[in-house]
Amino acid sequence: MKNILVLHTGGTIAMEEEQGFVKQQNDNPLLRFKLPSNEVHLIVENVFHLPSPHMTPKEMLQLQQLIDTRNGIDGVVITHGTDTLEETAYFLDLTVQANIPVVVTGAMRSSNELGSDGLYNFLTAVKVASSEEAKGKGVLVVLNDEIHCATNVTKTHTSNVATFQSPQYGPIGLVTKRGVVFHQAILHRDNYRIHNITKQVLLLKAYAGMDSTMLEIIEQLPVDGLVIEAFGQGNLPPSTVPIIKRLLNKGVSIVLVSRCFNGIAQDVYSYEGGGKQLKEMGVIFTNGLSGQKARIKLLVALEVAATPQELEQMFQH
Ligand SMILES: NC(=O)C[C@H](N)C(=O)O
Repeated sequence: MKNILVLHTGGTIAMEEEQGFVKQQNDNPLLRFKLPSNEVHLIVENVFHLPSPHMTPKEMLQLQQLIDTRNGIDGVVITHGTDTLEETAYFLDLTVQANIPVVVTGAMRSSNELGSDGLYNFLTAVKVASSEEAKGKGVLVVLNDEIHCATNVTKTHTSNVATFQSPQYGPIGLVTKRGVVFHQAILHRDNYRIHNITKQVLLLKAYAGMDSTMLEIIEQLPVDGLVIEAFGQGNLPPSTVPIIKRLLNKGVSIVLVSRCFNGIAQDVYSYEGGGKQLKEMGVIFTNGLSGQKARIKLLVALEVAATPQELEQMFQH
């Protein structure tokens, strides 16, 4: 029999609708749920009772520590609000050391709504967490019968139950009536041992006509790292360049991703604010991560990297 640790953290999966509004409940409906089969033993803990916009890296670290200090478990299921689910999943993917399946799930419809997806998603998440094939694939996100890897998955729709997608690669597996099927290998995973989160990392998105206002404000703050979602292949407006230079000189680590969710950011353009200039100044280019995930990685990387070169290396795959 498999022992699956279930960590409930809150979110719509643990909420109810009342008079057109979705609200928190005192008792999580999933706590009353009994598995249809006795091949799996659930060890259930109500860790938090948070809507996921209230989730912070502090709670994410607490989840990592709960998983890594627990003995005798074969897999983990985390129930979570969907708004920031991808950030928690990616944080755990980067930091959990235990070599067991860790699956994050949630719901788009609350527990008393018609077509509620919570119980179903929970059940499929348990199936994946207890499957042998899920081992060694890092943290997985399971909703709507699809299995996604934490690095690529993102919430793409505000309310549709098929909201979780991996725009660059698609799902890596499916849950069917016959079982759990993986059809794609995981290409690469980063994993780091951390004990704390102590750094301040901000996220800024580029827009047409962006001037230096936001960067000037950031310059006044105690900031260790900044992720910028830049244009296209990795370009910014010229007005941002002098302050980016100053921030880099002050020792702020700046990571650039593209605000396009497909393709590669690189030093192609040589005009003022173009990728060539930014890269030469010391901005770290990275690929395959959204702004919010690059921010999670920079938070973790700043705890681990001993030198700026090491930090840059950590973003090179
Ligand atoms: N579907 C959901 O879970 C959304 C909710 N606002 C949350 O993230 O907690």
